[in-house]
Amino acid sequence: MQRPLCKTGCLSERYRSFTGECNNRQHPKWGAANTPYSRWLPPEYEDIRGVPRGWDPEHTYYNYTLPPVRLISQNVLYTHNENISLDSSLSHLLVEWGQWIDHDFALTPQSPSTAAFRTGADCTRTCSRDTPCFPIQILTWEHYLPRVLGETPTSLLMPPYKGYDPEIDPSIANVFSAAAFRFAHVTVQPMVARLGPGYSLAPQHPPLPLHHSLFASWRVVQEGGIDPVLRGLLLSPAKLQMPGQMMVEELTERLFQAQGGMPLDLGALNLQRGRDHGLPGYSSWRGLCGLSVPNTTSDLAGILGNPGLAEKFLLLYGTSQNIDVWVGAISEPPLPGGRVGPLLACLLAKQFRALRDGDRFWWEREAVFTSTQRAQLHTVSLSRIICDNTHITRVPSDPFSRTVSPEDMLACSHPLIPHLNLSAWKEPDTDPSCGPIPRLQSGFSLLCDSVIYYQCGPGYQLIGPSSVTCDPNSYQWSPAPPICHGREWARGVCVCVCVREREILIKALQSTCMSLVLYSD
Ligand code: HEM
Repeated sequence: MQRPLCKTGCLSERYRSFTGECNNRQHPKWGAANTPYSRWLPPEYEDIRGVPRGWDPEHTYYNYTLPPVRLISQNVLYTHNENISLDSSLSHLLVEWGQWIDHDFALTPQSPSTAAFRTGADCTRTCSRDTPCFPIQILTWEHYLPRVLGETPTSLLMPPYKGYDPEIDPSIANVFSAAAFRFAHVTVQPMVARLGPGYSLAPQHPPLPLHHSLFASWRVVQEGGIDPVLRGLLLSPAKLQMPGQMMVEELTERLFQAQGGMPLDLGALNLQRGRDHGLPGYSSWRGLCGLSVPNTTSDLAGILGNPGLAEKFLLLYGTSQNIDVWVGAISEPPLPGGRVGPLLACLLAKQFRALRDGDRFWWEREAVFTSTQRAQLHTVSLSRIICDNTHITRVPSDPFSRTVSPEDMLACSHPLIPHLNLSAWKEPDTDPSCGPIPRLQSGFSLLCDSVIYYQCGPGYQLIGPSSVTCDPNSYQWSPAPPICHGREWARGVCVCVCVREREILIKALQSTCMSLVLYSD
């Protein structure tokens, strides 16, 4: 794999790259997109070419053959849609938050397109100056994880931040994406609640069976926008993972059924995906985490707190060594205050800690934000983000906690839903030596050390240098700052708009305009 050349200078110290490359300067590919998953244990395949375990139904492991994944799903996971218990303290928004961040971490993009979704800008050139995704980091590490792992395990497994450690590889591990972070599949509700203003049931968009919602983004467009779905997530509880109530039949029997073709089984897919990735069995992962390794049925029954389930596993697999890690891990009873057992807590915390400590742009790192900025960032809440980006006017003070009644929602103007005060990010208007900072109309400028960087808005072209520096001898910005100019098309005629009027440039624009007129014909 080619080693990328990492830029130096102020911008590369301040902003992460679009691909994640060069986050770690010594290992520029660590944690970058389109790189292989890391392994915390050596892979176990059926042969040296990487055939998945269980491919040959006669092949034995520890003297037992592996059961077909669908059989495990039917025997261990299957849960009637109606036979579910509701989480008394967590909302379904927490579940969806997990899926959303997962697809940021694990869904390695394969698209050949490098165009930005909204602006169509070429991201290999322009999107690289992305600010660190600080609200996502805070919401995930401070609001989401303690609820999943439990407060005490979080403080033990994820001690307070000590600073960036360039020796830590933040790459996503196979076991995280192919097993551990899929834990929440067993907390997904079978119905998608959609609620109208006031959190009331809206007859025009009733609750949907989950399989009718998948790949049905047309419903968002034609059935009331995203607000009814968000209200549903805010007011619905998560499904509780209980013995005998694992994965709802919407996911094991009807996944993607509405798209035509054969319905899929998400439980079976998860199990098979683990085998595809050569993940060793349940016991090996317990060993990695320093947890007891079950040798007998009663050991396993003790760990799972469920003799019936332990017996079922041993009937299927013969030995706990062979239990596929995903199904073994989700079967452990949750730690106090959390929603996952000891093995998942270990694996999830190991990954999230690496993502935090191995990130040069982690929001708490001294060089990334000022203390005033960090204090402001701490006020960010998902409720505020929902208020600012939807037409929803009442939200819970804590959107990951279960809200029982719409009366418990607060108005978006409530002081408990504070606004993010961006004044802490305001750049100075003047430079001590060169005076006022020259700004762009229809464009952006950014001051980094003593250099101003310029970029034009979509549809505008930069005329002049892309950066200027304060010359310490002449006390002038050097070279002369640029301008942005845009073109508008009207009735087949090109009209050039000069944003800052400078004669020479207007002439230059006029000549560009002539060629554009010809082009339009
Ligand atoms: C509506 C609910 C959900 C559906 C329908 C769904 C469906 C799926 C499907 C079809 C896959 C690919 C399976 C495969 O072929 O291996 C997948 C992967 C995955 N899911 Fe879910 N999921 C849901 C919710 C969640 C949640 C709540 C989480 C976590 C909190 C999650 C975490 C993951 C992860 C980590 C992967 C692996 C992604 C990758 O490696 O690229 N999912 N999910």
